Amino acid sequence: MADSTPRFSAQDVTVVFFLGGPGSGKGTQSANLVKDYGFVHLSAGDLLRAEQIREGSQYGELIKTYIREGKIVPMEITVALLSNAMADSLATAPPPAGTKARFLIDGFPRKLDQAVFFEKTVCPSEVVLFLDCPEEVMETRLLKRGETSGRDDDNAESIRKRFRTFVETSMPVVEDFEKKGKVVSVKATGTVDEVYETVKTGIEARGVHPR
Ligand SMILES: Nc1ncnc2c1ncn2[C@@H]1O[C@H](COP(=O)(O)OP(=O)(O)O)[C@@H](O)[C@H]1O
Ligand SMILES: O=c1ccn([C@@H]2O[C@H](COP(=O)(O)OP(=O)(O)O)[C@@H](O)[C@H]2O)c(=O)[nH]1
Repeated sequence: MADSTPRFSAQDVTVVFFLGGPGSGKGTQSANLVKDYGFVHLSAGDLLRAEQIREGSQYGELIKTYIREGKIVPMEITVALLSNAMADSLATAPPPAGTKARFLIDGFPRKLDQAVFFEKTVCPSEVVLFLDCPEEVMETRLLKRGETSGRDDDNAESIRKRFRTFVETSMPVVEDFEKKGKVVSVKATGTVDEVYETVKTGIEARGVHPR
């Protein structure tokens, strides 16, 4: 199985998890956060899609099937991809002297065991940003995105399965972090700019300021 042992110290990084249903706007808002707050954006889904098509990957077929079915890929694979991407970023683009690298981990953790495993073996999260969005809105956005995204899972059937996984498996992660007082919850139905204003207010209240 993939090796997820980190090649860096948890002391050198700040991790913000970015959660929300499929199509809630995580990728869109991440671009803003990178620009203003100096985050390195790591999308678990993007890393899995890149691994799926990487020549020589032993996980290509497995990842393809899991993503199309809206299921959660076994966590060892995803955590190894994230941990390696963090180490690569620290090696190639270290943060300014005297500051910690900031990682915005988008679309992860989606299952309780992933959250526990990542926080134990890689690094605890500082804040959990959650985009709260009704299914009807997410569905409309995803079907529109599907016209151009080329993604295997932006079709009505996969979307239905992803919603189910989100409600049954991923919402319990958000609820668990909520009990720990870590969640900044943002209503995601406004315009991109309106949502971003609320995101900024929320994370700045948790001590994350522009960089
Ligand atoms: N606030 C918004 N209002 C309208 N459309 C949005 C908004 N935020 C994102 N979108 C669009 O909805 C789709 C899904 O957004 P995306 O950021 O890819 O979501 P996620 O990363 O959570 O799956 C994209 O096509 C994006 O352009
Ligand atoms: O930690 C993760 C993140 C994503 N995925 C898979 O990747 C898909 C797409 O996730 P992504 O975050 O790219 O898109 P979203 O569903 O949020 O639009 C999910 O449905 C899962 O099948 C996964 O297995 N583990």
